[in-house]
Amino acid sequence: MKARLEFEDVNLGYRKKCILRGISFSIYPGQWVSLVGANGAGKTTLLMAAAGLLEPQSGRIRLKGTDIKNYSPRQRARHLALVRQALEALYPFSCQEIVLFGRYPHGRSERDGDIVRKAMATTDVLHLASQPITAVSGGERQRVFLARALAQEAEIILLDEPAAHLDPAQAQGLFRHLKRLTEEGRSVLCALHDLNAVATFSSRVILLGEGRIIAQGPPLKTLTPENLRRVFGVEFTLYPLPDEGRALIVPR
Ligand SMILES: Nc1ncnc2c1ncn2[C@@H]1O[C@H](COP(=O)(O)OP(=O)(O)OP(=O)(O)O)[C@@H](O)[C@H]1O
Repeated sequence: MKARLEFEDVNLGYRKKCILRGISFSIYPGQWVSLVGANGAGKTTLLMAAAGLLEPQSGRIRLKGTDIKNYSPRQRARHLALVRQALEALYPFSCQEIVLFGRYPHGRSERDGDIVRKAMATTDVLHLASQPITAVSGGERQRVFLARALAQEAEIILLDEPAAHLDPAQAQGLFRHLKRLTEEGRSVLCALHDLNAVATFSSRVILLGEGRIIAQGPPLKTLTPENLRRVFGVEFTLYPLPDEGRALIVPR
């Protein structure tokens, strides 16, 4: 199977400052890859590079086998959808208009109305359709931007702390939906602080620390107490949940 997104020995940073060194990993169809690391570890920086919005200082990033810098923004947006962390809403577009913007990379189509409604139903914001985005709660706004990413129908969905403003039920609903999308063949790259969600939903985990990838692999092999201590500087206890094939991860 061919990788959808590949980082090959990539250095990332801002001006001359290097934030992440020697980053190499691949994402395949159907995979959910979680980015885990302390505040400031470089998760957002890596996501911005994966979205083609931050050029690497060195190394190569390939989207479906082609260097990502060879794609126009519109071409990129047909393959990649990005849900950013700080979702300021400056202009009072209606929530439905915001979601419709997700269709822009594809040009206009008769299917747009249906796709937008389905995406809004999925993230439970249909009732906000005509509400200005500037007049909804933080969690509702996050769900509108998630619906926009779903309406984009990209094969790769990049998310930066997508559940940060969501209540536990909404967060669980979102994770389950993303998991279903990966089961249908899409790929997810997601920065996530909720280690239990990481252990439950990811196929692979990339642990960032000390300006590089400290470990990567299946969740339970990667989220070890030793690795977590190295990344976060505190002790963690893992309580195995054998029936569910995962563990409860609790900082001491
Ligand atoms: N535009 C920028 N210019 C210069 N430095 C930046 C810029 N954006 C981020 N940084 C720096 O890069 C480092 C990594 O930031 P980044 O936002 O990628 O971390 P993060 O892992 O996403 O953190 P968090 O968990 O807090 O969201 C930080 O030290 C930050 O100060």
